[in-house]
Order: sequence, then C-alpha cells, then structure tokens
Amino acid sequence: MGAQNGSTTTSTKPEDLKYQNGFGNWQESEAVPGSIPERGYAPQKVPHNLYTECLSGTAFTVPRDHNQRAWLYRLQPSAGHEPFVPYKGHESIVSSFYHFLPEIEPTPQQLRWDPLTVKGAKDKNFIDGIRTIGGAGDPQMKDGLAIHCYNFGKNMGNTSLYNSDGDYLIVPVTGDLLVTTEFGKLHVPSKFFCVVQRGIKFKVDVVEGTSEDGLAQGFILEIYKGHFVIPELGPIGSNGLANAKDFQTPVAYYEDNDEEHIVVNKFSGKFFQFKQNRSPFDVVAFSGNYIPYRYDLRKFNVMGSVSYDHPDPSIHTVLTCVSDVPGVAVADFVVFAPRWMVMEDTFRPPWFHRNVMSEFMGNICGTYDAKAEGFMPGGASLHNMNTPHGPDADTYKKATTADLKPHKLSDDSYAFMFETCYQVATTKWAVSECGKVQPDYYKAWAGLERISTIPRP
Ligand SMILES: O=C(O)Cc1cc(O)ccc1O
Ligand SMILES: [Fe+2]
Repeated sequence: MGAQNGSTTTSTKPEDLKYQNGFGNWQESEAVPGSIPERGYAPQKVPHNLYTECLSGTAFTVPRDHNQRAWLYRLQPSAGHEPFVPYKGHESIVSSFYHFLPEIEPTPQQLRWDPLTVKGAKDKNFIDGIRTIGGAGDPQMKDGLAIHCYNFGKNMGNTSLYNSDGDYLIVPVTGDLLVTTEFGKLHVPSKFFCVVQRGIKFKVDVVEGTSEDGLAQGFILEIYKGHFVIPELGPIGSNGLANAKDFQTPVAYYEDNDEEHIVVNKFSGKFFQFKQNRSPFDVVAFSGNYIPYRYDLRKFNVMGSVSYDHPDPSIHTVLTCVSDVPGVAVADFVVFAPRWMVMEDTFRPPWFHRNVMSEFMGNICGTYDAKAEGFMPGGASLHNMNTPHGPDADTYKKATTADLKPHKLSDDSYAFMFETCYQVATTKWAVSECGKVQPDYYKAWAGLERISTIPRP
C-alpha cells in the first residue's frame, strides 16, 4: 500500500504530486491523519502505534537559527536491519581529492567537455551511473566538495541510498527525475534541481518517455560541510533572486510491504549496503525543517545592471554553502537564466578574468553568452583557481562591435555554475579516461590578437 495525504499514489503521475512551499521553515505532513503527536515529539504512546525517529541535520547544540532536524513517524525504526557489507556495483566514486591519490589528476588547464556520458549507462542505475569529475577535501573532516556527473537508464527498484558524506544538489539536463525520499516524492525535470541532505534515504528514477534515448543525464554537487542557504540579499532588499516561497518540499508518502530492500550508504567515500525486509520509505508523517526540496530555475528573479558594466556573477547565486570566512563560499550554486541586456557603453558578456574562486560550469540548454560555440547542453567546463578565461574570440569580436540595443539573452538558455573557494582537483576519469575532453578548448582564445593602436617601440 502506498499513501499520500491519505490517498494512494501508485497512480499519481509525477507532474501531479503535491508539495509544500518555503525554504528552511518547519513543515508537517501526514499521509494518515492524526499521525503526528499532539503534545511533544516523542510521547509514550505514538498515534497509530508508529515508531518515533529523530533525524538530525545539525548538532543538537547548533543555535536555533541554523538548527535542522526532523521527527519521523514510521512503521518500523531504521535501526532494524542486517549488517553492513561492501556494496558491489560502483567502481569509480571518488571522495578524497589529495594529489597523491592514484585516481586524482589535478590540472590548472582550462577544460571543456562534450556532453558527459557514462559507458553502459542504459544498464546502470543512478548510483552506478555516477562518475566523479573533481573536488576538494575529504568527507571525514566534513569540509570540501565533490562534483559528479550521472548518466543512467535503469530505475532503482527496491534499492535506495543515503549519503553520510554530504548533501547532494542534483541538476538534471535530460530525463525527468522522480526522486523518492523518506519524506515523499519530488518530480525534478530539466530546469529544476533538488537537494537531498546527508542521511536521508532516497532513490532516483528516470520518468519514462522524458528523454529521447530513455537515459537521464545531469550533474551533482556534493557538499561535505554544512547545508545550503539562500544567500543574503544586501542592498537588494528582502525579495529577489531565489525567493523562499518557490522552494518545494514533498508531502508524506509511505510504502507498507515485506519485500526485500537494499539500502546503500555512502560513508567515508565508500559504498556499503544492508538488507531489510521492508521498504525504507515507511514514514507515515513528519514534522521538521530538515527536508529534501526542489526548485524551478525558471522562477529565479534575475537582477542585473540597468546602467553600465557587467555585474559580478554572484548576482546569479541561487544557493550558497558558507565557509567559516564571511563572504567566502565552500560552494555557490549559480544560474545564468534568460534576462534582458540593456547596459550602455559596455562589453556585455563576461569579461576576461582570473578568479581566486574555481568555476565548474554546465549547460542545461541553449547558448551561454561567453561562448559562441562548443559549450553544449550536457557539456561542462572547469576554470580552476587563477586560470585565465572569459569570452572566446568570436564572442569578443561580436560584443565589441554590436549595436547596444536592449536585447533578450535567449528565451531558453540555462547554464549553471558550481563555484568554490577551493582548488578543484580533477579525477583521472574526467581528464584522461572519459573521452569527452575537448583537446582544442585552449584555442577558444587563440584569435585574440594584439589590436592596440599604441605604436610598437
Ligand atoms: O566564466 C564564466 O563564464 C562565469 C562568469 C560569468 C560572469 O558573468 C562573470 C564572471 C564569471 O566568472
Ligand atoms: Fe569565470
């Protein structure tokens, strides 16, 4: 039996799922009415004889403003299961990024990839279809991040996953995702993204008929430290960029069966698994503020310059994961969404730059304003710490001669950036093995000759 707000979901189409709105606020949902205790969180007798389970996302003593946890009312507690054994199936997840490890191949070179696919994706599920592109740090000390791509065609069935190493921010490019979590289901098509936090059991399936080849392809940002928040708005005021009301959490949904299920756990950079004879998705009701969510990037309220100059890309930040240094992010998730360009006497595309932050970009759809060609949907680029980059030669020529009328930067172009204060150490798979690196990418800037009118000495 499956239930959602009291009704069965076996027939619910992904696009008809229900949600609650808000970011980081306390949410409650009951698939069976009266499941949440009326007084306190953990009474002696729980309504419907459910078990109470507390899931914390922050230490108990974290100040109230940042404290995240959820109370789950479930058919059986998570603790009852067979012993953990190594998970067989995934060969190449990378979680530690120290230069001396054989799977790491750091490079300051500008890198660009054709659409990132994984060999044999048709027969892989979400877990086995993940490949690591790069990252920094290590999950044991809870600092750093990992950047992955995924490509899969098989659904997870009775297998689910929880990540003890960090939070996953998942950005689909092709193939709608149906993400089933302990808190309920999220439909995550292209131009949406979702976040599933540390410790939450979930599975990711591709919705049939939503991609030409039946495969799902996209990217994952995994943060080892903290959680994502909506960035401060400073002088912008109290509204704008990603508005809290547009983040959506699931409503309670549960499965009640005695089938064999496999629960996979990523812990300390390795996958483990255990068996249990019931669904891990047996949470009948929840009350908390530690809940997975989705967001529609088309709702991002883009801000920009209405006078002159190209603004810093921080203006496009959807979510940030802050470090201990004010204003410095472990990771920013940034979206370049359709917007009007109206700046006068301005070189409108991104300028040439050498940033102290490292920039991993992916193209979801359309064309990106700094690159006339070569940065394709499903493709990606990495401009590491201090590595010079910016508009390619064609873009430079066009932008310096363009008639600066107001123009809409493509109605349907969405690119994103994972920006981090860390050096991104790339994996051997991403640099030497995946076969998607564009060897001529450095030539994007080859046509930028000396054009200065200053006479040569
Ligand atoms: O490199 C890029 O294309 C990302 C980027 C965009 C922008 O508008 C300004 C700076 C920047 O790094
Ligand atoms: Fe950049």
